[in-house]
Amino acid sequence: MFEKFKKKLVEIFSRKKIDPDEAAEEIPLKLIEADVSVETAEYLGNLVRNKLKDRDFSGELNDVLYASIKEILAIPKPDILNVNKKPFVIMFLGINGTGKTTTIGKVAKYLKSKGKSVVLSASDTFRAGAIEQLSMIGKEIGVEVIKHEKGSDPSSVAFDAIQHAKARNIDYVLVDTAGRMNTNKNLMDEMKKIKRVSNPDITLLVLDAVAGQDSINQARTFHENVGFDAVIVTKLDTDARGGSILSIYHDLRKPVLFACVGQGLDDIMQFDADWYIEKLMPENSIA
Ligand SMILES: Nc1nc2c(ncn2[C@@H]2O[C@H](COP(=O)(O)OP(=O)(O)OP(=O)(O)O)[C@@H](O)[C@H]2O)c(=O)[nH]1
Repeated sequence: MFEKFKKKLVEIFSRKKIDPDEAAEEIPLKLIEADVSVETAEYLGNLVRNKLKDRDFSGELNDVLYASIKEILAIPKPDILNVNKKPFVIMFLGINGTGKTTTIGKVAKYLKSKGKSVVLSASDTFRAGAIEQLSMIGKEIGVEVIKHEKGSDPSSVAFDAIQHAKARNIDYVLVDTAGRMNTNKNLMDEMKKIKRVSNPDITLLVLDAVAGQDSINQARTFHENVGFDAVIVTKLDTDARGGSILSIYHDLRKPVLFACVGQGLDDIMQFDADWYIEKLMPENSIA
């Protein structure tokens, strides 16, 4: 995982001694090639420089880098399990192909495994295929899917799903939404309307780790137009460089709630900062 990122770090670690100012200059240059944004890479470079210069911090470069990345990842994650509202409504955002529909299935299965009841709202009414895909996932995990016809109002599907959950005392409503392009104004207006009608307790943005810097641009558009609380990063099992996760934390000030590591409905894990940093760092650099 994250081979390219690791390779970049090895290029720095292979040097016997590193001057703090050199590190501050070199680290950003390497990390930008591993999908970290310029802003985040420079910030990280400065954190490393300050720590290396700090007499009280007696670590090696790898300890300093570990601690600096950990500092960036220190934003608390929302807890979606211990909630005191019923139904708890989760709205999912993301452009086509990021893995949004599959991710909803994974989250639904995860919640079910914790003893929670779930209903899915097929509010991507733009594509008939999306309604079908969600219905198949619902069937596979034994969760009901509320759906209308293709082309119908996505907000009214969400409204019906919430009414359904209220009537049956269901714990969670997971609202799928359309993707298309994040630059599409109609899409953003549609998302705003679904948000207004369903009044979600939390809104999660699904980002594909392979998209790298582009995923940060997508996130900015969703942030400015619709707003979201946390991110789910998908496809970390592929050859994604992984650096965009740092930019999500630093540039957007949003936490990553889950990491998805495969196409199966069980391939989801709670995002853990230490797991991520250990995967990023070259093997022989971790004590
Ligand atoms: N390797 C890998 N593939 C994933 C992951 N998550 C989703 N996928 C795949 O990505 C593709 C797109 O996933 P969908 O769930 O259809 O994506 P979507 O964002 O809902 O896209 P639309 O249905 O086109 O709106 C599918 O082939 C999924 O199996 C993941 O974590 N790892």
